[in-house]
Amino acid sequence: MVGEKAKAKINLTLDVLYKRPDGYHEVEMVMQSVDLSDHLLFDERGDDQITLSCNVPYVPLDERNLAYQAAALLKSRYQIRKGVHIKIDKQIPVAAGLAGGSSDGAATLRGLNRLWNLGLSLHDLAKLGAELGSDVPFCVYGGTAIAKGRGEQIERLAVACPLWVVLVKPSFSVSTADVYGNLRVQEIKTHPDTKGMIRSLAEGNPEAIVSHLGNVLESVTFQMYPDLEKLKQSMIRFGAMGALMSGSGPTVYGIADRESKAQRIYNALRGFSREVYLTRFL
Ligand SMILES: C[C@](O)(CO)[C@H](O)COP(=O)(O)OP(=O)(O)OC[C@H]1O[C@@H](n2ccc(N)nc2=O)[C@H](O)[C@@H]1O
Ligand SMILES: Nc1ncnc2c1ncn2[C@@H]1O[C@H](COP(=O)(O)OP(=O)(O)OP(=O)(O)O)[C@@H](O)[C@H]1O
Repeated sequence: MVGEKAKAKINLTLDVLYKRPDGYHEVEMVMQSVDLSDHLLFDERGDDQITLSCNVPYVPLDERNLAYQAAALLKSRYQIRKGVHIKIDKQIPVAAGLAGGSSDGAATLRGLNRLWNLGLSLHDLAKLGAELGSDVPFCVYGGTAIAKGRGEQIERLAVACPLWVVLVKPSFSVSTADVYGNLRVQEIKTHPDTKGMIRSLAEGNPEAIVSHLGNVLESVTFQMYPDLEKLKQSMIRFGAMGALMSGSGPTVYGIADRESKAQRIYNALRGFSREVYLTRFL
């Protein structure tokens, strides 16, 4: 039996440069793993089937699940005649903009690489992951990274910033395809300063990091769900140094430079939402 942690991610920046002929959007994003994880266990089976179980009832357990898809991809690409049972202990909120499914897919690539002794590098796994979804390659590595292309081209950043993050996942979910579908690239008013964010992370300067937070999908999702903008404002009112929507939403996060401050924001927001998480940069 092999176990893997699947970490959630937040977008510190998310910029869209243009819409591509293949329908995807060319992006430039700074991604950050946070200390909120699903746990996956991989157990050999007597037959060659892929089976799944999960503690959350509404997560699909068939080929729609990215963990299933990752296992099927490895099996067919490397002609593996073994089966596996994947047990997912889900802690990351679903359809939240935190790459929960993508991270489970990435953890499955890493876990089965070990269980089946495939000898693949993280680079090989990230390349395979790009076939599963735009966020999967980043999730294979984790940490802090710049993502380009449709999100699958990863440049890792060697930075370590001990910032605290309070996440609020509203009770509804958002479809990433709908948000990108409603985006009008020509109408984007301000683009995040990606290079400025990278510089700020390298300097380890919390004020500068917070001043460079930006996500061009915010205005699209905020237009669909106006309460999200109020949620972002309450983060600041309760003491966050800065706040942003992650990915296509609807999760909004606030940043604090000390645990005690993050704890105060967490306590204040728990009155408003059932799903509030106190976490930190990894
Ligand atoms: C919003 C983010 O989470 C930011 O990290 C990602 O860009 C989305 O990553 P993801 O969920 O892995 O996305 P995918 O499963 O590859 O794509 C879902 C849908 O989002 C849209 N999509 C996604 C990525 C991208 N660069 N441009 C797009 O237009 C496409 O309509 C696509 O069909
Ligand atoms: N392992 C998985 N965990 C959760 N959802 C999954 C998984 N595999 C597939 N899904 C499907 O994917 C949909 C999106 O869920 P997910 O949690 O991956 O969204 P997300 O955090 O917004 O992802 P991203 O940030 O990559 O766009 C769910 O509605 C679910 O049906």
